[in-house]
Amino acid sequence: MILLNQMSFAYRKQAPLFDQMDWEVQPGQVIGLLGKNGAGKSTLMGLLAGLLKPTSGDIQVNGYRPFGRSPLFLQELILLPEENFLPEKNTMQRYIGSLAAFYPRFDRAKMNQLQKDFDLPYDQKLGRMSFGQRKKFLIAFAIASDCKLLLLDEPTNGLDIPSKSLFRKIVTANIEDDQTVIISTHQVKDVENLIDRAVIVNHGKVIFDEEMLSLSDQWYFGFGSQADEHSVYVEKSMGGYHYIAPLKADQQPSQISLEILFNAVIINRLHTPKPVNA
Ligand SMILES: Nc1ncnc2c1ncn2[C@@H]1O[C@H](COP(=O)(O)OP(=O)(O)OP(=O)(O)O)[C@@H](O)[C@H]1O
Repeated sequence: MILLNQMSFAYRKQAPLFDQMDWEVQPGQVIGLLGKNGAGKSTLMGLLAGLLKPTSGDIQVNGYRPFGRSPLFLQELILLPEENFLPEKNTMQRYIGSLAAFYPRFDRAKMNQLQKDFDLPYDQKLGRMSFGQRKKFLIAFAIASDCKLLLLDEPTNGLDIPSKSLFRKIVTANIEDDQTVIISTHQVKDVENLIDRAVIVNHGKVIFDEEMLSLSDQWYFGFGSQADEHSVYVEKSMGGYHYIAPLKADQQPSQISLEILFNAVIINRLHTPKPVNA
């Protein structure tokens, strides 16, 4: 479980990036963490991983204060950073051999299978692999670690089209009820059918936090030559209008467009039922 209580954070000599932020995450969810460039998504991941220390307030992850960097905390957490800096001379198997020991639940059979699924060779020097291949290797490693918290920063960046859809299938198939996955991304289409919950951060706060099921029970995401007259948000696009309107009693729930949702939230047209930090 993740608990942020009035958490503030500022980089040295800079204005606060997070300002008294409250947030709670129960285990068992795949969360899409969205926000504009510079909103603080990677910083939040750094705070959750204990790489950064809150300026004030509190963070607890699975009962630990991340910045304490307790070994018991670290063995249940894996962070896949946006840029991967890997030991170029190591082979994949040597990398696995040296790091898997840190993760008590690491599943080598699963790792082998995921390498096959991702079309990666069994062994190769990391320095001879492409950016996308290294990313797939690290995603496979993160999943095989079986950690309670997986922090994936832009995981689909650099993945080819088949690998993106494989990524969705692999996450869905391998995540258990005691695990939490937080995916920070701008590639919203890549996670639309994967996440259970959409969280949007802006100006140091969580401005939107809603489960996808609850969203599709409340709102209809439509596209047509005309927007619904009750729309709360309308966006002109090629050939028509994207809109968000209250779901009518006789309507089937629609597919949620995270891009339209994000645009609506950022200009303050859509809120969580109980606005967080309001
Ligand atoms: N090490 C650092 N020192 C000082 N400022 C930093 C540092 N890292 C990030 N920042 C600043 O903090 C803010 C948030 O950065 P962060 O990388 O967390 O945003 P982000 O939401 O992940 O952005 P993006 O979507 O562009 O990846 C930015 O204004 C950035 O310039």
